[in-house]
This record gives sequence, structure tokens and C-alpha cells, in this order.
Amino acid sequence: MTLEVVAALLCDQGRILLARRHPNASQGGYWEFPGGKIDPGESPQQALEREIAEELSVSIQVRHYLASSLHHYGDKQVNLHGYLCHWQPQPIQLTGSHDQYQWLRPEQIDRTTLAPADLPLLDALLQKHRNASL
Ligand SMILES: Nc1nc2c([nH]c(=O)n2[C@H]2C[C@H](O)[C@@H](COP(=O)(O)OP(=O)(O)OP(=O)(O)O)O2)c(=O)[nH]1
Repeated sequence: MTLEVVAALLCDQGRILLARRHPNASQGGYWEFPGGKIDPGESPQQALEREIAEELSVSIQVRHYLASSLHHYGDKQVNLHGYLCHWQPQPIQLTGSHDQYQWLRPEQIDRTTLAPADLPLLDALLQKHRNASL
């Protein structure tokens, strides 16, 4: 089984939003770029706007595709698609999928507690930042 999943790399003043998956969820306890599964008939952008509204109670604008990552978790395979997103700062309210969130500069993100499927997305982001500062 392959799940098609979208993730938001939500940027605000050089920092990226990370959310920690609820302990009872699959991959519970890992930090991730929030998002979720694409429903039938949805575009990746629609799925991302819906998931972020459901999970964090905020509205975002999906900007650019960043990268994808295909990862095997044993019981399933996740095809994770990362998009750079913007927002107008709004209060975040976690609705149950996550138990914490934090804003970090990309180089501060702890690779050991990040969901393994997200590592290629983090690397693409770090590469983009390095190129931008050349
Ligand atoms: N939303 C999101 N999910 C991720 C990321 N990295 C990663 O491995 N995943 C995995 C966790 C889940 O197995 C799946 C996304 O499903 P979901 O967020 O809708 O969560 P879920 O609990 O309903 O998923 P599941 O138990 O049915 O697999 O992708 C990420 O950065 N964002």
C-alpha cells in the first residue's frame, strides 16, 4: 500500500513550522511537516490547505513544490510531497493529530526526531537556503 501524502513547509521569518505526531498515531512521537493524505479527487494543494485547516485551524497559501520522498515504513509506503507555503500569522490550535508544535530555522531541526520520510524534504530545504545565500 502506498499513501500519497502532502506536507507543508510553512515559513515565517526564516523559521519552519514542525508539529509532533500524537503518541497514539502512526509514527507517533516523531516531528513532521504537518499535512496528510490526499483524498480522491483532490489536488495536492487542495489536500494541503484542507489538512492544515483541520489539524492546526489556520489557513495557508500553497506556493511552490519543493521535493518528494518515497519511504517504506514496514507496514506501508509513504510518498511524501513537500510544498513551500505562506500564511498571515494566525493563532494555531492543535485539534488532536499533534501534541506540540515549534518554529525552527532549518539548520536547527533535529534529524533524529524527525519522521524518516521527511529527511529528504529537510535536505532539499537546506540546499535551497544554501543556494539562496550564495
Ligand atoms: N502529514 C504528514 N505525514 C507524514 C509525514 N512524514 C511521514 O512519514 N508521514 C506519514 C505518517 C502517516 O503514516 C502518513 C500521513 O497520514 P496522516 O497524517 O493522514 O495520518 P494518519 O494517522 O491518518 O495516517 P495513517 O495512520 O492512516 O497512516 O504519512 C509528514 O511530514 N507529514
